[in-house]
Amino acid sequence: MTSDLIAMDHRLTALKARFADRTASQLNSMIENVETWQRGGIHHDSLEALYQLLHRLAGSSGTFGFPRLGRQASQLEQRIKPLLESPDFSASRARDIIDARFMERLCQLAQLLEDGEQNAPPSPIPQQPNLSTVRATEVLVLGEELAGLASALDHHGFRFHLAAMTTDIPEHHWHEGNTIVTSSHHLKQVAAWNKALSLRLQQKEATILCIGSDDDFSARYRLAELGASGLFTLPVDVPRLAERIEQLNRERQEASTGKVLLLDDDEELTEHYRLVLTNAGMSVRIMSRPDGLLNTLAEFRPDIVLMDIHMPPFSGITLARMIRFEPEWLSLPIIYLSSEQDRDEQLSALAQGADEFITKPISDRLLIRTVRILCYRARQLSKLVSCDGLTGLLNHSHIKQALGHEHARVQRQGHDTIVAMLDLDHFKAVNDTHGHAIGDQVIKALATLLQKRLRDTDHLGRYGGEEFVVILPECELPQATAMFEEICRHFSDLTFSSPEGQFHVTVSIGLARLNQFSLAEQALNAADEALYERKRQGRNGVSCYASITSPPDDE
Ligand SMILES: Nc1nc2c(ncn2[C@@H]2O[C@H](COP(=O)(O)OP(=O)(O)OP(=O)(O)O)[C@@H](O)[C@H]2O)c(=O)[nH]1
Repeated sequence: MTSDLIAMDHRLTALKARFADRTASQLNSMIENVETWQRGGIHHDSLEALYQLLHRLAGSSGTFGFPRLGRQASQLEQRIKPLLESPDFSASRARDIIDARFMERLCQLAQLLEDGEQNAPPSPIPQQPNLSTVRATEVLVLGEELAGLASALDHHGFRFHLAAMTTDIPEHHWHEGNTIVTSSHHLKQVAAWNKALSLRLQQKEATILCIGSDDDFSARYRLAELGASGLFTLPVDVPRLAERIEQLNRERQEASTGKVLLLDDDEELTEHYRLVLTNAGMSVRIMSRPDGLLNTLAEFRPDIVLMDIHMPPFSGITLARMIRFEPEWLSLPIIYLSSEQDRDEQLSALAQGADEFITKPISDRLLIRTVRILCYRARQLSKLVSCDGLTGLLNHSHIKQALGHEHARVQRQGHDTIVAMLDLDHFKAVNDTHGHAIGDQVIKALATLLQKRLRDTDHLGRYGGEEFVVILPECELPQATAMFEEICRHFSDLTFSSPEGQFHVTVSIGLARLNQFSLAEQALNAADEALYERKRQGRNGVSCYASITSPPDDE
C-alpha cells in the first residue's frame, strides 16, 4: 500500500470511529427519550426526531461498515413514516407503533453498532487510477516501417516510443492510457501482447490504431476482430491520425475525472464520500449546509451536484427547484443521494427538478463508478452545447463566457492571465488552392496542436472561421510569448497534403494581459490589435499588446 493509501485508510478509520461514537451517544439518548414517551405522551416533533435519526442511520451505516444496523434502522424508519405523513397524527396511534417490540429493536441497534465495530472487516480502499498515466499522451509506435510516421507525430506534439517489436518495449512504457499505432502485419502479435499486459497489470487494454493498405469490408472486419479501434490507410493522413489520438486521450481523461459538488448534512458521511471520490481522481467540494450554494456553484462550476434530500430544515427537492431559477444551471445534473427506497417517491422527487437518484447506502466502488459515469455523461452533454463541431474547442459564445469568468477571478485574486488571439495566415489561398475540406483539416490540426501544447487549466476556443482564442490563467507574458513562439514553429513544420501537392501553413498570434483591462472585452480587442500588428510585420509569429502601446489611463 502506498503512503497516500495508508493515510487515506487512517482517515477513513477515524471517520468510522467518529460515526460510531456519535451514533452510540445519539442512540442512547434516543432510547432514554422513548422510554419517557412511553410513560407520558408522544409528540409529533419527538417522533420526527426519532425518524431523522433512523433515516440518517439507514443511509450512512452501510458506508461505515455497519450494514445490519442500516437495514434494521431502515425497517424501523418505515414503520414510523406513514404516521408522520398522515394528516391526523395521534399520540395513541404513535404509542401503538412505538410498542415494546419496537423498543427492543431500537435497543438492538446499539448492540449492532458494538458488534459491527468489532467484527466488520476493514473495507478495501478502491484503487485510485494513476492520473499521471491517464494523462500521459505517449504513443507506442510498433513496427520499424512506421519510423517516419512516428517523427511526424512528434511534430504534432506527441511523445512517442518507437520499437520494431513488442519485446523491445520496456514493460513500464505500457499502460492503459497509451495509444498504440501499429501496422496490420503486426496487429495479431501486438493485440496479444496488449491483452496479456492488461490482464497481468489489471488495467484496461490500451487502444490500438492500425495502419494498413486494405480498406474493404473484410479487411476492416478482421482488424476489428483482432482488437484494432481504428484504421488509417496508406499514405497516412497524419493530421487526421493526430486528431484521433488526441480525441482518445481526451476521452480517457474525461472518463476518469470530474468535478462534484456534494451537499449533505451528515458530515462524516460527506467526508467519507469526499475522501473516496478524491482518491479516485475526482475534484470534490463538500457543503453541509446549503446557504452558500449559489456562490459555490458559480465559483466551483461542478459537472454534477450530489445532494441529500432530507437536510432539515432544508429539502433537497426545494433546493433543486431553486437552483433551476438561474438559466445558467438549467442543464446542471442534480443527483439525489437518499436512503428513500420507495420508487414512487423517488420518481416524484425526480419530477421536481433533479436528474438521477442514488440510493444510500452505496458501496465505495459503486459510488465511484456511478459518479464517474454521471460526470462523463454531463461533460459530453455540455460539450455538445458549448463546443465547436469541427475542432471540439469551445465555441464563440463559450470562450467569451470563459473569458468573463477568468476576468472575474483575476479581479478577485490578482494573478496574471494572458489572452491570445490566433489567426491562420493567408488561409483564403489555402482554401482556394487545396479546397475547403483540406482547409478544415488545417484548422483541426492547429486545434490539436494547441490541445497538446497547452495545460488542462487553459481555455481554448474557436472564435471564428480560422480565428482562435486562448486563455492562459496564472501565466506571465514572457512565458506565454515563448510558448506561442514554439507553437508557431511547430505549426509551420507540419506538412499538409492535397491532390495539389504538399504545403505548409503559418499562424499569427496576438497577446494581451487580461489584468490590464477593466473589461474582458477590452483585453480581447487588445489581443486582436496585437494580432493585426503581427500580420503587418510579416505574419508567422507573436506580438504583444504591451509592446505596441501602453493601456490608456482609464483602463
Ligand atoms: N476551410 C475553411 N475555411 C474557412 C472556415 N471559416 C473561414 N474560412 C475561410 O478562411 C478565409 C479567411 O480569409 P481572410 O480573412 O481573407 O484572411 P487570410 O486569407 O487568412 O489572410 P490573412 O489573415 O491576412 O493572413 C476565408 O477564405 C474563409 O472562407 C472554415 O470553417 N473552414
